[in-house]
Amino acid sequence: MKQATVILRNLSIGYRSGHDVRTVIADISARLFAGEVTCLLGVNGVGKSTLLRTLSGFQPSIAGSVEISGKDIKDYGSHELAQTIGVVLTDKPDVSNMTVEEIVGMGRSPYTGFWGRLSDDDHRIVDEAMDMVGVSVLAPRMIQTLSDGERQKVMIAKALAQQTPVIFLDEPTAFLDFPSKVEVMQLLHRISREAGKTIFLSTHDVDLALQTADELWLLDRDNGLSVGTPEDLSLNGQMSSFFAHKGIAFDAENGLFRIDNATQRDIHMDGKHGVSYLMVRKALARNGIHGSRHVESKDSIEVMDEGYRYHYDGTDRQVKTIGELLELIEGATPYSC
Ligand SMILES: Nc1ncnc2c1ncn2[C@@H]1O[C@H](COP(=O)(O)OP(=O)(O)OP(=O)(O)O)[C@@H](O)[C@H]1O
Repeated sequence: MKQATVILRNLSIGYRSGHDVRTVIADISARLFAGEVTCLLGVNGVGKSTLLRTLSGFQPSIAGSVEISGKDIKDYGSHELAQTIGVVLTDKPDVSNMTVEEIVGMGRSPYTGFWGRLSDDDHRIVDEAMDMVGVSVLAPRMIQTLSDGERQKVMIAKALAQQTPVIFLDEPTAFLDFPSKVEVMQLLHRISREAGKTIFLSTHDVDLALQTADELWLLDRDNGLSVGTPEDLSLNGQMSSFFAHKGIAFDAENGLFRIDNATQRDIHMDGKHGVSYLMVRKALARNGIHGSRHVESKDSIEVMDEGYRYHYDGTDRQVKTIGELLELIEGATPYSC
């Protein structure tokens, strides 16, 4: 049975300035679960950071309630909240001249006394956190000398050292190269499973979220919040309508997005089924051509065991690569169908 650790009830979030209230998102209800990674998706400015800040207790809600580990967030003292929620922000930490080990050690501050002196136990927890994230070798380095990816991992280690049941992260994969994005997402997934933590993060890396998240929260100005597994949201069409945008198509079959180039003409294809056939179709689509077994055209492509045959104007030309095939097609005058 899944255990809900964070519960939003009719929550409205936004900003107050004097008597003015600017509601960013109104009346959302949802839950986050222990041992799961939930990804928050939405366009720029929809309110992802505002939601994360509200759930972290950094800013008050406009209406409704947030319950964390069975208690309303308003009833937490700052110390107790720091022992319950770890927050990882994208901004560079405004500290320098501190070593990685010292930064991760700051994660222990909700537990240390006034002087913040770490006990042997605290040091062990810091070492374990660095080890889990794979940054132990960076321990003596100064924080300002790290790359973006290294620093991001260190901030995750700090949140782990904080030993909270809940971790919120605002765009943890921003500014990272693709392998580092994958590494960070896999790391968060592993931590959620191994340590039973509730992990909630905002991201613009949709494909990664689709492949890693246990649940997605799709935040939309018009329709509010939609929640579900990536697969359920794909099947019920919410994913497609959420990302409905000219030039982007959501392929429910493989659960991935593709760029939907408008096609100017058709080419009939036949021959072998399989990866080569699909790759030819993909290359044609990139060039504005719709290739299919189900269309009629005066020129045609046959996918063979080795290579491709292009039939055009009564002649057959055989080539080995898709690049050569595209050159042949480009050299031929396109027929109107
Ligand atoms: N301090 C503030 N006072 C008033 N409005 C704010 C404040 N901070 C943000 N906003 C507004 O609230 C809305 C939501 O902003 P938020 O930063 O939460 O969006 P986001 O989904 O995180 O965007 P992005 O993907 O660009 O990071 C935006 O219209 C923004 O201009």
